[in-house]
Amino acid sequence: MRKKRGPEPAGVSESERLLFGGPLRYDMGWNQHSEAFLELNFRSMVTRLPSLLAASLRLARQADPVAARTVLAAEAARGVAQAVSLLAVNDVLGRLMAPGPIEGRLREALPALVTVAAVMMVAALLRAATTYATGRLEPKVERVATEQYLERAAEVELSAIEDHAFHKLLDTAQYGAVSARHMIAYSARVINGMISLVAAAGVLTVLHPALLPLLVTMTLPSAWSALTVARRRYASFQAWVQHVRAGRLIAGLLIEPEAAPEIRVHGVGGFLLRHYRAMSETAEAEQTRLAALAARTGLIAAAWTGLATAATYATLGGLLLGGAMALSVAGTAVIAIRTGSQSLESLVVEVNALHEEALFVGDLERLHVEAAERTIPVGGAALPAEPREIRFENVTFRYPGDTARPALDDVSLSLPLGRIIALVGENGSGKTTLVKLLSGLYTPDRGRILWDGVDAATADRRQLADRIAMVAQDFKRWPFTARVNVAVGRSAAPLDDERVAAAVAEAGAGEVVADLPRGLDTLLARHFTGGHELSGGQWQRLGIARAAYRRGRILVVDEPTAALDARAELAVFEKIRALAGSGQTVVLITHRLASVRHADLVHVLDQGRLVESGTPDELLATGGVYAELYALQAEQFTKVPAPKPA
Ligand SMILES: Nc1ncnc2c1ncn2[C@@H]1O[C@H](COP(=O)(O)OP(=O)(O)OP(=O)(O)O)[C@@H](O)[C@H]1O
Repeated sequence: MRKKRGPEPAGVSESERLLFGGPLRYDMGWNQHSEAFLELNFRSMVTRLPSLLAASLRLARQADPVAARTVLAAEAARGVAQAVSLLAVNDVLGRLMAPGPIEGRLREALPALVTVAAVMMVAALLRAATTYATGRLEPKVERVATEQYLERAAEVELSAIEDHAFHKLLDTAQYGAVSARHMIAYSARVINGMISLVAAAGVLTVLHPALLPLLVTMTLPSAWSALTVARRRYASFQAWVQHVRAGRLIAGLLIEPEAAPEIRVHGVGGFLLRHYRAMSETAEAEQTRLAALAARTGLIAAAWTGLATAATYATLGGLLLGGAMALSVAGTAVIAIRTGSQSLESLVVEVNALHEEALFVGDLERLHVEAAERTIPVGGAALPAEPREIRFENVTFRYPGDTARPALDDVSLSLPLGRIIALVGENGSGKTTLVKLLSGLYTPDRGRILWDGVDAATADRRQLADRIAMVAQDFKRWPFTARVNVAVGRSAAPLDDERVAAAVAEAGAGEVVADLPRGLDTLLARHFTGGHELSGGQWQRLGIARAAYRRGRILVVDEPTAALDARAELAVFEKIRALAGSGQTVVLITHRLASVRHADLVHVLDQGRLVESGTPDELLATGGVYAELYALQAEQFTKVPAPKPA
């Protein structure tokens, strides 16, 4: 049965009503979140624990096998030492309480006393070994887990990164690495606790069989309480993770330099703060709910433990009174019960902590499984060395979760290599989507993309990406130096300064670099000391230089001149034409139709469909969409404004 949860994370909270006189007037669009991963119950916790424990041990072995073995061996030995020490104490008590003169009894007890002392020394040494090995292991485990997390994130398809469910998993799994680190110490203590508990339970069973169930009854309530609280905390975390992320995002917006001008001019600060407060208050309400539940659970558990403890000691008293147990045995039983219940209680606390951490490591494991299913495939058919044509055959593509029309609908077109091909169409007509499919970032839902005869869906994706150089509309402005911003175009190869200089010249970015305070070595991150910021147009030229540095066979440029002034725009198109002259294929997306004049072939898209194809002259002569858009733009320059009425 599903337990009732607290207030919905992004529902209308009391604070929202107070602050805004009703629900927040602006829906930020974060309210949707899928049902959390909640099949948690006591049984599933216990059954999942071994596999989660195994996962953490696997990580430990990968990180530092010697340290992992040391921790395991030392903790197991420490548990055995506790058992031996308990047996020795039993021996000491038995001998001390035996009849006879005290000197004789002390002498008799001496070997057992020496054993207790020796075992304590060994236990101290083992503890030191565990402390050292755990300390060595923990940071390595965290590093290995983080690396695996980042590797998985970098290897998945773009569609996975854009999928909100997968992103949520990325969000939660990021805590897995720190949890894996914590799990090492908890695992060590759990192993130790289990062995010492077995020792105490063994001794108790030997003393009297009735004592063992009593010990278990005494400790069960705290086990129940700890696990219940942990389960609630995790369930709440899962349901609230998106909310917390959104809160962090809002807080981040308030201090982000990019948002600063609008926050000040449009006065967005107060609006964001109100949202932040409303979100925080709903989150605080959830924390309060959890705290109240934890307090109630703790009280119930304490009452249950009290009753069980009273019953245990009453049984012990009964056994003594009835003559069923000797006083020395009862003494050992009290010690064994105390050690046993202490071990059991700390075991419960450690198992609980381990379980809580393991749940997060479980998210990391789940990420690994899901990422493996969504990883960019390795290998595949070889692409032709010198393809002549890339053909889209009846390609249909719809973005996941997008129920409206497909972004590309039954598109068939040809991209002859070594030419300039322009993609034209109104906003949202599917141009960017088409080049993303061309670059292998998405695969068609229907239809094929053929490189001569080879279907891109079966081709080696690394080879395909290798042939593409892209200046996307929103290309990344890396917070690195100008030199790295260019050379990152082919980061797998060692940085080549001559090639950087050539790329900068090719993209007409020489002036941009010359104006930088430290030339190519200028850090392009304003919010760092010594950092410098470029204008949109200057960035665009560096973006083109990056693509030139990459030297892919096909250069995809999406709106290359959107941020350029008229002179720079002309220069960039000159460069692009020159590139095409040297046999480079250019796929150009632009709304500046005057610049398309020099294209060899123009494809016109409208609402995801291909509506026209031909040379610019052919399209102008046909009088279709292209001619209409062209005329509209030309009119802006040629139309003489009508005189204003007097
Ligand atoms: N990542 C995405 N997820 C969901 N839908 C998307 C995504 N990217 C684009 N779309 C949708 O796909 C359609 C085509 O978008 P696309 O970016 O390909 O158009 P475009 O022709 O390049 O537009 P523009 O000229 O404005 O750049 C649009 O309706 C858009 O909303």
